Amino acid sequence: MRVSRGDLLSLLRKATDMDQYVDRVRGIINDVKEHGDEALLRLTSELDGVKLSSIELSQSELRALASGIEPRVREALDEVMASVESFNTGVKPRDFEDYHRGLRRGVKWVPLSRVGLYVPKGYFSTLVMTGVLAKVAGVEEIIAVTPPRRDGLIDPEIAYVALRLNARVFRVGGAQAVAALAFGTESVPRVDKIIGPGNAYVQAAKLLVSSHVGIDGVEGPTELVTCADPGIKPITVALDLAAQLEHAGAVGVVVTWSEGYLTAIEDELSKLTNAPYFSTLVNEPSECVNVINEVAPEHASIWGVKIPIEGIRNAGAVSIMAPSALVDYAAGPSHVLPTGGSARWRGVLTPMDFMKPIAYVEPTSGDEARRLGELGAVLGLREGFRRHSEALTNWINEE
Ligand SMILES: NC(=O)c1ccc[n+]([C@@H]2O[C@H](COP(=O)([O-])OP(=O)(O)OC[C@H]3O[C@@H](n4cnc5c(N)ncnc54)[C@H](O)[C@@H]3O)[C@@H](O)[C@H]2O)c1
Ligand SMILES: N[C@H](CO)Cc1c[nH]c[nH+]1
Ligand SMILES: [Zn+2]
Repeated sequence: MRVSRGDLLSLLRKATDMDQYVDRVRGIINDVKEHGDEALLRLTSELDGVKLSSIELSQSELRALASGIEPRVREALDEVMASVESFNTGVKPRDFEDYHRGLRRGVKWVPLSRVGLYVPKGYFSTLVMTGVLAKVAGVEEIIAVTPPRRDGLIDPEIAYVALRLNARVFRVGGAQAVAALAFGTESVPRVDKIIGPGNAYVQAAKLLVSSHVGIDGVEGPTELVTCADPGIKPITVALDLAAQLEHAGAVGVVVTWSEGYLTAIEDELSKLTNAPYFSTLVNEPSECVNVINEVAPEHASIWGVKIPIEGIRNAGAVSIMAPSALVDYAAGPSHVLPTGGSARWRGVLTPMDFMKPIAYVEPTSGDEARRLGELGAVLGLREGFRRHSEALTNWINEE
């Protein structure tokens, strides 16, 4: 749909609003909290049409499933896992320590103990884009949840990647899986943090349980804003957008500054997809960056050299002269990316999401450190915390 730049944002925010799912999801969460595995099995039957006798897949079941993976897919997964691992090892946060006025002080990055990974139905690549980061971070226990297929099983690729990551796999999805990870059931262990993309039910559930368990952020239905210079073949841009429009509930925007060129891209898109998307005209290349920063999309792709990409501040991942599908599968950065405008305050998933910084301080030179104690005592008194002040004053005066 051709829209003005002014109408674009309000139309997009309506498309990604999760409020309509909250009541339904709250009911599911309470059901799982109260009935545990029985609720998981009943909801999986109702919502996924699958009657399961058990929720967790054993190691031997995973090995049997993984044996069905196509060799060329296995080889592709091995290479992609190496690409994702090497990139995220570089991105992993480093400990910090310095000495300041008689104090040794630092931050130590500690991996979380047990993390729950939500792998959307049919997205085995998401287990790579979350599980490899958990491994890089040093997470001790990786728990993966994913909706079962109609036959009650899971894709061999999920089993293969899970075995490589030493992850446990539970055949449950949706808000019920999130509730199980947040509160634990007879089968599903409670985790410290839930990480992973999924549909609006999954993301609404993460938000609703986020006072009981850590969550990464909101990574809901896919979004792409693609900006193109009329010098790029229309089919190239159209395929980039059509790819992301394959995702359930995806939001797509194509932006350029030439009417004829935009029409040519729209013509190509009409042959590739029936999915709705927005197209909008700007006056000149730098305005493309303004549209991206206003929309704050999950994915942004830039086709051409006239668009000043250094100005992009709000986007999960930016693909430059490459389709956004390259990030989805193989480039190295995780494809778990912020949606619903949350790219204004959050970015691509990294090993930092699987770790936490613990600060520490230790006096090394009493005289110098005592001066910092004096400063604290003054401020504590002024703030009305007399014992804070006394604790510091006492420490200063100790021999
Ligand atoms: N932002 C990102 O980083 C990212 C990455 C990968 C995928 N995604 C998105 O993840 C989404 C995957 O969605 P999906 O639906 O295919 O799989 P999903 O696994 O997220 O959700 C499927 C589950 O939703 C539950 N469900 C379905 N209908 C329901 C209803 N009416 N009431 C309650 N629960 C219901 C079912 O339990 C089902 O198992 C896509 O929109 C895709 O774009 C986003
Ligand atoms: N584009 C999706 C993120 O929104 C990731 C993905 C997985 N498989 C294919 N694409
Ligand atoms: Zn994709």
